Amino acid sequence: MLEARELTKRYGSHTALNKLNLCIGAGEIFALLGQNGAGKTTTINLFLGFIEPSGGAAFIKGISVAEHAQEIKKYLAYIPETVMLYPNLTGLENLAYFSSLAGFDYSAGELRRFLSTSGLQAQAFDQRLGGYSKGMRQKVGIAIAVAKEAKVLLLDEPTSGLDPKASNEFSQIMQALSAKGTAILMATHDIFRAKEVATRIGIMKEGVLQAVIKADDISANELESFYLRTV
Ligand SMILES: Nc1ncnc2c1ncn2[C@@H]1O[C@H](COP(=O)(O)OP(=O)(O)OP(=O)(O)O)[C@@H](O)[C@H]1O
Repeated sequence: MLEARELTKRYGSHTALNKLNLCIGAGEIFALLGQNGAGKTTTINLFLGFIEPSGGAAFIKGISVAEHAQEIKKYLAYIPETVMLYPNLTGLENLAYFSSLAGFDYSAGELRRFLSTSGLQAQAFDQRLGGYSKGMRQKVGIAIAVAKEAKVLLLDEPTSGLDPKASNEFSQIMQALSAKGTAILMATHDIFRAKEVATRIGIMKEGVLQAVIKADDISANELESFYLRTV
């Protein structure tokens, strides 16, 4: 579903991402760990087509991101660390607007269902997004991804700043999406959450993917020790 082949990004003489080879299949949740500046956001931005590769290529469903930037958009949803959207519109209105931009025409009942399956409390649906917490805004972002029927979900530091309950709800929602076949790539510093939610975990250092581990093969403590030895 998501594939990087020798994917490279250089800024001048600095190599932010060096020959990344990676495949993430339908229903997989891949968590990318690494210290600040390791190349995680660069990887996500290359899959999104926000930046051009200096070498190699990124593919979504076998389609080159660099060559077909417009076409791949219909398969993708991106949830940044802080979901911004329109603060003066309600959660429901934001969802209605962004799903209509993506070409979907849902009834109010369908839109409400997307918000509730994304974990947003019903009383918040008609409140302005400007008053939402970070976790609530993220849920609207997830609802938009679901409404768009995104096959691929890219998330940058999705649990940073979330309280433990919101973070736990986030894990459950990701697992429900993966069970429906969504391919998920998330960049995170949250080792515990990565172990809990991901099927595979990659550790990146100085632009190089150093190791890929199956989450079932390792405990959270072992993952933390391995991470600290690797970075
Ligand atoms: N536009 C840019 N111009 C120059 N260098 C850049 C640019 N964007 C990123 N870099 C560099 O590329 C490297 C990788 O950055 P990246 O943002 O991918 O790291 P990261 O793993 O996401 O870090 P963090 O955990 O802090 O978000 C860093 O050394 C960064 O300084």
